Amino acid sequence: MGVREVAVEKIVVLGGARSGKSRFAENWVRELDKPGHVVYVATAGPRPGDEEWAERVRRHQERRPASWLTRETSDVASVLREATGTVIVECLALWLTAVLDAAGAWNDDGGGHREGDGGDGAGASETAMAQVDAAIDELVQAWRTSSARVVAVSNEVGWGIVPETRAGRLFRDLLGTLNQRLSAEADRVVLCVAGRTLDLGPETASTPARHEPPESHSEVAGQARRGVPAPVDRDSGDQARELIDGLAKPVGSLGRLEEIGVWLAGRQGAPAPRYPSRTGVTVIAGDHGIAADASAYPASVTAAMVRTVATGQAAINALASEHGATVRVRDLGVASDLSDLSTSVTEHKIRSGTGRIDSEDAMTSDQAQAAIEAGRVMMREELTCSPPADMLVAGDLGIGNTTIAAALTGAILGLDAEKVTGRGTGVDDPTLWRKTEIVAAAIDRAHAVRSDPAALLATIGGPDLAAMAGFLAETAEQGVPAILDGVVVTAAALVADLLTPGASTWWLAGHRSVEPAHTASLDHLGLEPVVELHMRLGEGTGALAALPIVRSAVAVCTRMASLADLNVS
Ligand SMILES: O=C(O)c1ccc[n+]([C@@H]2O[C@H](COP(=O)([O-])O)[C@@H](O)[C@H]2O)c1
Ligand SMILES: Cc1cc2nc[nH]c2cc1C
Repeated sequence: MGVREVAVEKIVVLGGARSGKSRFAENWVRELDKPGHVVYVATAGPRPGDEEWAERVRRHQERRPASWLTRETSDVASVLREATGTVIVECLALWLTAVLDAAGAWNDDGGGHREGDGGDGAGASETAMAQVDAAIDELVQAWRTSSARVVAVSNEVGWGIVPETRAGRLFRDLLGTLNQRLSAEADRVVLCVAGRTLDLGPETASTPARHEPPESHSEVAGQARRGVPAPVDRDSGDQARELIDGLAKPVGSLGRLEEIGVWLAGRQGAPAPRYPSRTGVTVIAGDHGIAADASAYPASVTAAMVRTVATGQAAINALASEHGATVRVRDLGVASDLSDLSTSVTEHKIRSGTGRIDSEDAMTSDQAQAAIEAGRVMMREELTCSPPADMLVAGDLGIGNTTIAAALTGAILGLDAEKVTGRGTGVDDPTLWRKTEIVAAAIDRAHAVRSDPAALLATIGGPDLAAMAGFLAETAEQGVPAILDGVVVTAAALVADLLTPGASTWWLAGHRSVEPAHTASLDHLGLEPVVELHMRLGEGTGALAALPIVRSAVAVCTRMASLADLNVS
């Protein structure tokens, strides 16, 4: 990166108190060629009765152009998701303070402690810290996916002696980590000292991992993290936005179709989106040890449905033939012998079924690694066959797999079993209660490995989920857009985003399944589903249900007259 050849979209401005960081950020926006609509987000909020503070805020306001809109809010993530012009966030230290306040996470007598910070008491409550972690993740996600140009101002507070209080140490560590996470995905990072600025230059090999985990997770988290998503061509997205704004319609009137067009053009690296020439669906199948206790259907359906997909008679085949997609089915862990089918179905098989995730590991860690790698290989095969796929879909098939998806989602997002467990194929109440208990036990078993993708998959996943995660991580690393399906594939996407932090920028959420874990994971990834059809089938069907909408986005971007053609002013 370094000195920019491409437009700077995300900039982090760091500095101590009175270092000149706010002035630098504001001047930088003033000097932009096309700033668009500028929103200034004041994260501090009012302080009733504090005259000195009010005076300071007044001075800052006077400095800013009257056309800038000021929003006093700590919900920065929502602003970033909604904004399209330029946003200044002032500042992250005050934002973090508000988040810790709201969660009640300071807890200085015995609180605010995380493993590794040298504290000597019990931590702030797990729930409070989970709330803080979730708010930070949400902000980082919104930063990553925002289509606005964003300048984030933050304090560099890590240079003094170790703070005396636990609350001080907690704040220093959280802010330092947040600054790193945003900087890892920024186009430019500058440091302000005494009114001077220092460009911190490109990320280097010795720079910490892009998405450095919280310290308490770092021991396990490093092992399987390795990928970096391919860079998205932001210039193409900008050009597509300009093109769409100039079409014969009021600006913005095609709503989500416009956003999808911009998204696709950015991923295709072209000034206008083009129709996918082939959408390749890979349906990944496996059986699960808990199936008999947690599904409305017998495990034997998995193998029967693999055969149905292989002979082109499943729902996914119907949708694929309607919308010009191709379908392959792969057995990663079906508990039946399918070797009479084409070798391409079974060539990546890792094992037959899994252990019961409520009481034993689903598989070994070697098997988890092998399955992740198999998913990567299967994705690359979609690129080397003829014609190569330029849009990808992973589908799932496996009785019991919504229990696995719920457990993975709960473990990764820190949610209770009740919040993530749904009825899957349509279980009755007693089965739902039993299923919820299984998910709760699995989440507990996975607690220590929740940030380590391969260990997590070995503990409470399965070879099919692991292959889906590898497949999706590889789409981002190869720079090929993908459409996500329902709750199972999106749980695998959460794992893929751990394998390849930032991968979700390559994915479009096809639909919203009725399963509660699906909404939780989509929110976490910052993805808004294209359609909501109350579907809950899997196989990739929800992704293909969105394909005609994606094609509609391309159609309007490429077939319409422009406003200029109308000769109206
Ligand atoms: O994708 C979804 O959101 C989805 C929701 C509910 C069920 N499914 C499919 O149904 C099967 C799993 O359901 P269950 O009740 O056996 O866990 C599996 O084959 C999935 O593909 C899929
Ligand atoms: C019949 C059937 C088909 C499926 N396809 C995906 N999951 C499924 C579950 C069942 C039960």
